Amino acid sequence: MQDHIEKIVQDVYENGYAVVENFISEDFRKELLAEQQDLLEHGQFRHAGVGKGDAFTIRPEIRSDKVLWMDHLVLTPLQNQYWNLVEEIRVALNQRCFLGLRSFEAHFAMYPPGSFYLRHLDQFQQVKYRVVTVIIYLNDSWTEEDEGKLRMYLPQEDGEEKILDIMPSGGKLVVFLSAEIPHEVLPTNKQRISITGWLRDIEYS
Ligand SMILES: O=C(O)CCC(=O)C(=O)O
Ligand SMILES: [Fe+2]
Repeated sequence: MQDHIEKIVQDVYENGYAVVENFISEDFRKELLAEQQDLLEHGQFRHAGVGKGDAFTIRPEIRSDKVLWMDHLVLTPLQNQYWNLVEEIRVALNQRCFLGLRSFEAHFAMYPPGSFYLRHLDQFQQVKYRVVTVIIYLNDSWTEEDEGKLRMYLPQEDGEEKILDIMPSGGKLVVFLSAEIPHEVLPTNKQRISITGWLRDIEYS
């Protein structure tokens, strides 16, 4: 794990993002997936929206995933185990990159077949406190035909953008600067499952 954390902070420091295959063990991934599927079957998921507070709206033309927010005060043992891993990333990023990260928020996400999330930034007017995006994919298997890639638009020094497409393969962790890397979820052909979270520069309220 220490090697993974070291690579993440190094890559975020140098490039603004990091991708780590097999960040979690297969056993742990399967347990997290089973827990999420159980919550899904019990109708706990809601259509995701855009905007915060009064500006919150459900906009299926922009994003069509379903989400279930986790409550940091009542995490299940498995969720807690994942948060502890993210805590290691938070501490290391603060030491190395001085990002002043103070808390974490996260939701399970499920993209049904045909769903997507158009290009956006995770930090915007209402959520300036989101500094680093942390995503873990929980899918059992993923192939090119399943589509549903995460497309990142990496800003280049010459003002151009470089496109980087990432398959949401199970166990893979993606970390990036929320205010700097526009990204989208391309339409998926298969149910696509993940935990998406944000390290924030505010305390829990
Ligand atoms: O699941 C992904 O690959 C990205 C999700 C995303 O961009 C978001 O929830 O803000
Ligand atoms: Fe996003």
